[in-house]
Amino acid sequence: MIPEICTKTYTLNTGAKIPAIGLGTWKSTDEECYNAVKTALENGYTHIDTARIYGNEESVGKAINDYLKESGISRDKLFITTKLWCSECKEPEKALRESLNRLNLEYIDLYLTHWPVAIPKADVLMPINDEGKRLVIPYDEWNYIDTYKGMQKLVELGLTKAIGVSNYNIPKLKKILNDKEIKIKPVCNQVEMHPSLPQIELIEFCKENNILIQCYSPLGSTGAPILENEILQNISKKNNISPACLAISWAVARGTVVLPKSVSSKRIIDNIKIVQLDENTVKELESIGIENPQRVGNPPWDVKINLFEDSEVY
Ligand SMILES: NC(=O)C1=CN([C@@H]2O[C@H](COP(=O)(O)OP(=O)(O)OC[C@H]3O[C@@H](n4cnc5c(N)ncnc54)[C@H](OP(=O)(O)O)[C@@H]3O)[C@@H](O)[C@H]2O)C=CC1
Ligand SMILES: O=C1Nc2ccccc2C1=O
Repeated sequence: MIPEICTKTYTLNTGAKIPAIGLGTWKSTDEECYNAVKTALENGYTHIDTARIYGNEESVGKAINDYLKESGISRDKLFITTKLWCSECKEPEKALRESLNRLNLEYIDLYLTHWPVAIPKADVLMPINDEGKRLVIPYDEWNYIDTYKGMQKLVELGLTKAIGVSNYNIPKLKKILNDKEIKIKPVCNQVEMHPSLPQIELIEFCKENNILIQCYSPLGSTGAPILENEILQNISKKNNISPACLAISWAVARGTVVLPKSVSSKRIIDNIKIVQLDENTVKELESIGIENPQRVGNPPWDVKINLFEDSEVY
């Protein structure tokens, strides 16, 4: 199989198009991030994923603006996402205006609420108490539903084209979808997803409700541990493609957006090239996580992302 540059897009429930592959930017230094975003845009990517908490919005924005200037391409050809951090949950407009300032952009295409967790505002983004425990705002005082409600006006203000959620399970999505005060449905749910965490029920639920899934940590996050999996390695050898190409192609074959992160030019260029997988291969890779689901992300709170329950404890 010969991998080719992926030009696939999906249509969001707003009618806007989103490219199937986006560059992830978590855990890259300013310089790495600038070079990664610039390389990506020069090599076929039109979709970049960042977040307030990554601390790199300025370098992401500089790379985007330099690229737009040098290429003559117009802003509307790119799809840019950033995320509302949990300690800014009560003032999303201020938070987004600050993100736009750092990005040096007039609008973004997608603003996500990063985690279904509310954190008190403090001089740091992740405040802890004297015993070292992360602080959260009690559920009854403020929760993810209040946060999402507040984000709706950002679309009306033209600061973002769309809003969505991240790290939501089915019960949390149901609460958002059933709330009478919520008029703007999330366009997507960005969650950890890879062959070791295929999240089949969540995919089904989101499909039924026209919410697009975006896969984060598609290679298993730092060090790409998913690529060591024996089944994945065997299938990639059989098809003469790299394990990373297989994992990324798998995500696209399942109808999800995928956000591989890399700061290596060669990998960035490789990661946007995919192959078409048949249904059997998709299922064979799903079997890895059906038998032994593994969550690789290590959030500083207990996220029951794939359980059929809502909970005041995250
Ligand atoms: N909404 C949320 O809560 C979250 C969102 N995200 C988003 O998703 C993105 C991707 O997830 P992330 O956790 O960063 O991890 P990924 O699964 O994308 O893996 C990144 C790791 O894989 C390596 N890698 C990249 N390409 C290849 C390749 N072709 N072959 C071998 N190794 C490779 C990278 O190294 P190198 O850079 O050296 O190439 C890095 O160590 C994030 O960057 C972020 O944008 C991530 C986590 C949570
Ligand atoms: O984007 C993120 N990557 C993470 C990895 C571990 C814990 C939290 C996060 C993020 O919010």
